[in-house]
This record gives sequence, structure tokens and C-alpha cells, in this order.
Amino acid sequence: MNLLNFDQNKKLDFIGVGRLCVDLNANEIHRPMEETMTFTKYVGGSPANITIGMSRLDMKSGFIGRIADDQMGRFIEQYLKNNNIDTSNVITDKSGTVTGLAFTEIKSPTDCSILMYRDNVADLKLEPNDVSEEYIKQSKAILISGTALAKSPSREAVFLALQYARKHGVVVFFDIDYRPYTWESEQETATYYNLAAEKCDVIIGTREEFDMMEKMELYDKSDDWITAKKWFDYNAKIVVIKHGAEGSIAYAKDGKSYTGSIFPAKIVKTFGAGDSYAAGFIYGLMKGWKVDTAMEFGSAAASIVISSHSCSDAMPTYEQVHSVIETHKGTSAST
Ligand SMILES: Nc1ncnc2c1ncn2[C@@H]1O[C@H](COP(=O)(O)OP(=O)(O)O)[C@@H](O)[C@H]1O
Ligand SMILES: O=C(O)C[C@@H](O)[C@H](O)C(=O)COP(=O)(O)O
Repeated sequence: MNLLNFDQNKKLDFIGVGRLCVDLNANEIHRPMEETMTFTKYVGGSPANITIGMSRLDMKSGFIGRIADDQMGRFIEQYLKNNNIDTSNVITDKSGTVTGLAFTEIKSPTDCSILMYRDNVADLKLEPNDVSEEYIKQSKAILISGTALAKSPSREAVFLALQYARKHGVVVFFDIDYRPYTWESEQETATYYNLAAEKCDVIIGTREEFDMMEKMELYDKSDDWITAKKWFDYNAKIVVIKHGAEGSIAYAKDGKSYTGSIFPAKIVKTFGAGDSYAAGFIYGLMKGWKVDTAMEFGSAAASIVISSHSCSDAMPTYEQVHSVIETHKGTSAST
């Protein structure tokens, strides 16, 4: 029995919801931001990156979000179009908002950080009115990213998207994508994350992100199985907990669990691992693969992106991911 049911009659495969931003990745790597002089501009924002990843894997994709009425906003829209992503539900915000910027600092392959400029950003102005029931209804799956829950009206827009998805049998993927700087308090954060997670079919997050959601629980210490099983009483069929270079673990509602291996990488920077893993993993599940096969595909996609300078632009094609898997067949790169 399939854990997830993707309605093959729907004309779109996948819709990303939420943040469309710009990444400015340091060109002079292995030095602190203070000494970095030049940056390369890429489309960014976790759900944008994942949707670009899905489109590179030939999934028919669209996006629901707001962009700023500025040069950066137009750059994002054009890039999505160039990547075959339907932008009919990407709205230009005319209220004077700006594009969210993420400056990345690459001090070493393992010491990377992000400096965010997110005051008055267009993505958080997404309104319930922007969310079309008809559009969501015609997709096999949607992806919600937690950062869009941080502020109204984007928060309400996401809950409406979740409601439409559930009503029309659209599979909901939830990438926790917790960015502390967008939130007011830990209690507020945990409250909205938990409310959203209840409505999702697949929940993907790092151990630290799930710990944030469990702030109000009385657990002594974090435990992946305890984390996962709570969600099977709601709508979840699969819960994935990512552990960075140690790989990942997935629990399924049917009681099975799967350990995800990692692939060796010539790491340039660590960010982008989660977004590329998500794209590869979701692709595998949508193809009807077994959970561990989808995890392997996600890990191989991540190894490609962390070996590259960008997140969005480095999202791999099927052939690229397949070639990494073939190259490492039989070697034990796994945890
Ligand atoms: N150092 C690494 N080498 C190879 N693969 C990695 C490395 N770090 C992360 N990955 C891959 O990317 C996945 C997601 O990474 P993780 O760091 O947990 O997520 P996030 O980027 O969301 O914090 C991991 O499960 C693993 O497959
Ligand atoms: O999500 C953002 O706003 C920034 C991303 O575009 C950025 O490149 C990044 O941090 C990706 O993060 P990850 O995939 O969760 O590691």
C-alpha cells in the first residue's frame, strides 16, 4: 500500500508556497563577511530553492508567493520563468515592500552563516486572497515552508492553502525551515508550527527544528521516534529528521523506519543541503519510490549542491543525481 496518494489526473505536479528571495553568496570564500567584497546574486528562499529543484527534475511546478515591485523582484520572476516554473500565481506587491536578502558568509566548508535583511519584505505580505483554491486543486502536491507562518497576512494565507489542499486531496509537504530572526518568541513559533504540522502529510526538519517545536512538551530529551510518532495521530504519513553530515532518519506511519546515508562531497558551503535534499526526496516519493530510495536520491542531490557555490542555480537534474549514486554504488558513504 502506498503511504501517499498522488492524484495522477492533476495537471501540475508541485506548487511551492511562500518565500521568494535573493541570496548573495560571498565570492571570496574562506573569510569573514567583514572582509568579503563581492557576492554573486542567485534566487533564494527555501521554498523557491525546492521548487527550482523540482522543476530541474522535470516536475511540472508552480509557485504561490509575493515579490517586491523592484529589480530584485523582477529578477526572481524571470528566473522562475526561465526554469519552467509557472508564475501565474506570483503576485507583485505594490505596498512598498522590498525583496528579502540573504548574504552568505563562507568562512570554511563547515563554518557558514547567513546575514539576513528581512525588514518589510514582500514575501510575508502574501494574503489569503492571493491563494486560489482552483490553482491548488489542480496540483498533486504543495510545499509549505515554516517561515511563511511568522507573520500575518502570510500566516493566514498558508493556513488557507493547507485547508484547500486537504479539501482537494493534494499531498502537503512541510519543510520546517525555521529561521529564528523572523519570529517574536519561542512560544509563538512553536504554537504556529505545531498547528500547521497537524495538517501535513510529510514533515521534514532538522533535529534542532523539531526541538524548537517541542519547546512546550515535557520530554526530558529529544528522541527521533517520540518526535515522529506524535504526528501520525494527525495527518502525517512520513516524518523525516535530518542530522546534517550524519544523515537522516525517516519514520513512516506503517511503523517502518529508514536510515538515510550521505554521499561524499567536496563541500564549498553547507547551506542548501536541506533544500536540495527536500527536492530530491519529494521527487522520489512522487515517483512512487520506496522511502529509502527517495532518501538516497535526496542525499545525492544535497551532495551536489553543497559542492557548488549556489543553492538554487546548482539544483541538479535527474541525470546528475543518478550519476552520483552510480559513482558511489558499493562504497559505504553511509552513516
Ligand atoms: N557534510 C555533508 N556531507 C554530505 N552530505 C551532507 C552533509 N551535510 C548535509 N548533507 C546532506 O544533506 C541533508 C540535509 O542536511 P542538513 O544539514 O541536516 O539540513 P539543513 O541544510 O536543512 O540544515 C543530510 O541528510 C545529508 O544527506
Ligand atoms: O532560505 C533562505 O532565505 C536562504 C536560502 O536561499 C539559503 O540559500 C539557505 O540558507 C538554504 O538553506 P538550507 O537548504 O536549509 O540549508
